[in-house]
Amino acid sequence: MITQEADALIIGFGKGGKTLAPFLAKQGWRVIVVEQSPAMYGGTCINIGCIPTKSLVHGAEIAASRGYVEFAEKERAFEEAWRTKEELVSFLRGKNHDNVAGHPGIRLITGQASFVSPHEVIVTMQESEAITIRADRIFINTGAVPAMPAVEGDSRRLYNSTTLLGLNKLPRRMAIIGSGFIGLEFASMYANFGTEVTVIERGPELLKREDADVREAVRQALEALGVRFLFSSRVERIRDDASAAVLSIRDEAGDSRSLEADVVLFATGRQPNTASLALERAGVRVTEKGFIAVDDTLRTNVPHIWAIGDVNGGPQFTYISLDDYRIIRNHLFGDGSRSRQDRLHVPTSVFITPVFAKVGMTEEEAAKAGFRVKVAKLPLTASPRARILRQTTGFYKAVVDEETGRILGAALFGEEAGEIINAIALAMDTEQTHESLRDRIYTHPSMTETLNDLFAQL
Ligand SMILES: Cc1cc2nc3c(=O)[nH]c(=O)nc-3n(C[C@H](O)[C@H](O)[C@H](O)COP(=O)(O)OP(=O)(O)OC[C@H]3O[C@@H](n4cnc5c(N)ncnc54)[C@H](O)[C@@H]3O)c2cc1C
Ligand SMILES: NC(=O)c1ccc[n+]([C@@H]2O[C@H](COP(=O)([O-])OP(=O)(O)OC[C@H]3O[C@@H](n4cnc5c(N)ncnc54)[C@H](O)[C@@H]3O)[C@@H](O)[C@H]2O)c1
Repeated sequence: MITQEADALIIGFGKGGKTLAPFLAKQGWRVIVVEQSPAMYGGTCINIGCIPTKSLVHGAEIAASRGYVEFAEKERAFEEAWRTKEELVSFLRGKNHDNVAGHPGIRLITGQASFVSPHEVIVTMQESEAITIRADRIFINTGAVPAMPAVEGDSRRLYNSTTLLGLNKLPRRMAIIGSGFIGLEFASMYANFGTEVTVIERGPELLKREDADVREAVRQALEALGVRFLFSSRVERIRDDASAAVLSIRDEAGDSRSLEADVVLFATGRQPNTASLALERAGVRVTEKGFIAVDDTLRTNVPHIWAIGDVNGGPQFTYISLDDYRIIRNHLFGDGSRSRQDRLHVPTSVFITPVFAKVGMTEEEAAKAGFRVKVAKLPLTASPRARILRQTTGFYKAVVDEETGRILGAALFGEEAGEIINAIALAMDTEQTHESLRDRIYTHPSMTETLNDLFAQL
């Protein structure tokens, strides 16, 4: 068997790993990256995550704006958006491949890696003999995969986010199990394309960590798109009849109902992708939920092995995997000061129509934490930019500490929320007061200038 030697082995072509590889190569290290599938060069985000979904979300908003009536027209619009998504993904996958494979200091190997010992990994490949890699340092960046709860029955209409992205026909009826990030984004997107969407959530409401006014506004906006929600409900059985999947659903009160769908999407969370790694042969410990256990500098219990991205328990976002890279870089070549604990205010965005983005504490959380809270909330009907764009649904809301004037959190629901939230997170990280955002000069007409009026309310 062939044996390769490396200073650094990166298992998985994820965001953190693909950024770490050229950095280490530039330091003169011999770097090997192993990716199990040629369809995954660039990792989840590029191929089956952020990029294809947001491309379709955009395509769906264009389709909705055209006001199609006939289902055949909606189907054509979906197929056009689907092709555009495929082209974008294939372009980015190629670019990602070339950035790594074309780098003189990196060797990209396509095959599945499993540990043989703490310093050794075997890579099995489809068309050639397996190889062994011996590496001084190993970085595990294998991501996460959809978690599918066991549901009784047998249906050929079950999908997860990955398999659904491969379906190029618009379903008339879709059932989505789970109302987290993936459930809500797919619900909004397919409703915009013209699919009848029903979301079944075991919890009593969506976005359960948000304030009641925020939850209510998001639910209402999605319902206005045509999404139906069944909360406190569980799918007990799914079977196929001649033309549809039939879901048997039971709610908390014990009432049952049945629902027909052409497609059933499981959006019930993602679990660590470690099944093929044989971690026990390297002595790497995992948490109760199966994520690779790391300290705040992302080192596992085996000192020369690190874990980056979703596989270390997250949070599961591309920008967190990228920040994991920064922490590792800082410990290998910097002053060793970085840690997961120093991430101050991490913003998130759910790409529904319109976008919901948040950072920091909710009003309720801030009050519970003992702050004297002031709340600013501005409907987007007050924004000239939103009026120009004819996108006045939603509001910007911010929670401020009365004593210091510092911003404790924000929930932005509406046009450009996913952009403006980054400005608020920056203001929070740099400990600016709400007055400083209120009195800043912003371009006009822009959504950012909404912050002048939002904070003027206080
Ligand atoms: C539908 C969807 C939409 C999303 N949208 C967003 C979004 O809008 N914004 C956002 O920030 N995040 C989003 N996410 C989350 C984001 O995609 C992930 O957090 C991020 O991609 C995780 O990257 P990673 O670095 O952990 O590794 P990944 O990108 O998951 O890469 C892991 C790689 O390892 C490979 N691999 C696994 N096991 C082995 C092995 N044994 N040997 C070799 N290779 C292996 C896999 O094939 C894969 O390519 C979304 C996720 C999904 C599923
Ligand atoms: N825009 C973004 O940044 C973005 C987009 C998509 C995904 N992601 C990342 O991917 C992760 C995974 O997304 P996700 O939506 O799969 O997970 P999630 O954890 O966000 O949501 C899962 C939802 O499914 C519900 N659920 C679980 N089991 C159920 C069952 N049996 N019946 C009914 N409901 C059930 C849960 O109560 C929860 O509401 C996210 O947490 C996020 O980190 C991010």
